[in-house]
Amino acid sequence: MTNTNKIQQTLRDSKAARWGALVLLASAMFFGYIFMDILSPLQELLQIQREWDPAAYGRYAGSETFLNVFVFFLIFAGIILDKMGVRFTAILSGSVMFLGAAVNYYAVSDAFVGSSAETFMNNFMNLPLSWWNITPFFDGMPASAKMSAIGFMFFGCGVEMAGITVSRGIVKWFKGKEMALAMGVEMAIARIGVAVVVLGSPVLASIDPVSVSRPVAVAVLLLLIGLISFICYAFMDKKLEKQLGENDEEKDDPFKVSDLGKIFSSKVFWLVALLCVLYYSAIFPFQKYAINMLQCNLSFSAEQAGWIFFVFPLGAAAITPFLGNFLDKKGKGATMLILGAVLMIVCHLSFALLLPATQSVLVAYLGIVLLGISFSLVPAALWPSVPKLVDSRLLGSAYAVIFWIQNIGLYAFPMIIGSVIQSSNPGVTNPLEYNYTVPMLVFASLGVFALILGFMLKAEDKKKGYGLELPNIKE
Ligand SMILES: C[C@H](N)C(=O)N[C@@H](CCCCN)C(=O)O
Repeated sequence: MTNTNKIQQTLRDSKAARWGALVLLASAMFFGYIFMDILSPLQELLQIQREWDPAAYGRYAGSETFLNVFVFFLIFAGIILDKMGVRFTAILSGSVMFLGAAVNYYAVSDAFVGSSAETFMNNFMNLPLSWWNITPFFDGMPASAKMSAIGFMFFGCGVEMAGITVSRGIVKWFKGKEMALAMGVEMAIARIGVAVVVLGSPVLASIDPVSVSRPVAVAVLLLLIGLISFICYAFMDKKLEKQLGENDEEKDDPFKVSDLGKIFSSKVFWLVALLCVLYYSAIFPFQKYAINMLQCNLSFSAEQAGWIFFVFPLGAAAITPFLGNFLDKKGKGATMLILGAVLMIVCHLSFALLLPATQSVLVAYLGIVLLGISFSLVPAALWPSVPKLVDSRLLGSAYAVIFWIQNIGLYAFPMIIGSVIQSSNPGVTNPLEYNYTVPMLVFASLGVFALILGFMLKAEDKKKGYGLELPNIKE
């Protein structure tokens, strides 16, 4: 057998094997996305059963990115990924997700009420809410919210580490094949997780006796299944690596921490990272305010507004794999990023100016549909483009640095938008009477900056020939 034949006959050349690997990786991510939002629809119940006021809930939700952003955990995660490989990091991230989630469950369970842990947490980190406002704990925060925040912080490290590991794993199995399609399918499955949890979590909680901890318990069990999926993946990964053997270029030139300088000094890398933070800061933080924004403009109940918003993750889930497939076969990655930014600007401008003027449900649906298409175009093009820009030895770290920069935006923008809502609505105390024009213009302006970066990226690609506009699969 020639050397070339030997390379061709690895596990990744079997369609069933590589898609099997994807199912294992995507399942773990799916369960991670479910846990991420498991308490989002239960804020009222948390207030009734566990005395979490909106400030306590806000601190809990913000704790997810805390260690990643302020303790640079994501940067370490990238180094671990590049040094130790996909299977080690997958199992590590699955375990961290599971353990963090288990702590979170304990904190909201009945077992925590009256326990010595509750007494301890009551006296733990009673910090004043200082102006720089980054502390996940504050004086007077319920003990269960503090303990949940600790669990959620670790879960946040695990889920973001899993995110970069899964992307790295997909590149390992699909490079030169249906890579963008595989990433699109993985993200579509994750979006379905978000849709499932919005509807499923309140249903599980409302089974008699009503319990806020029941959905969390189910989500923790699902994370255990996710960890098992990662362990099964590790066996496949080990077999693939054995087959790749001495043909693996990365073995001859292993990752060194000093190589990180190559990432930080690359102009094209910064264009992608900044585009990512600007774009995602106008998506995930918008999600947190979208229901209230629709309620204020349409005088709808939260349920009615929720049904309009529901189209967004489901629409994105339906379209992303097709766009991934398009990218694999036809290319046009940079153009897709530009188009995605344009659609986002149109959507946010229509929510800023047209929706308050018309109060039309049709305008709301059209805006959400445009945003769903945008949220398919940009992720479908962005993540599969990174391997074209960065040396494969540094890919884990490159994804990690992009996630880290993105996490700074995801941490800051919910707070920035909260302040903008307050300052642009002086004297308004009823949360159903806010005018969202200025906050939506802020989101639209993020889209404008993302668009400028998209053009710069396309120009840089044309100049340096990174191949962003070329297909992934060579005929
Ligand atoms: C929030 C997270 N850091 C993120 O960026 N998620 C992306 C998917 C990244 C690819 C994961 N394998 C998203 O669009 O949800």
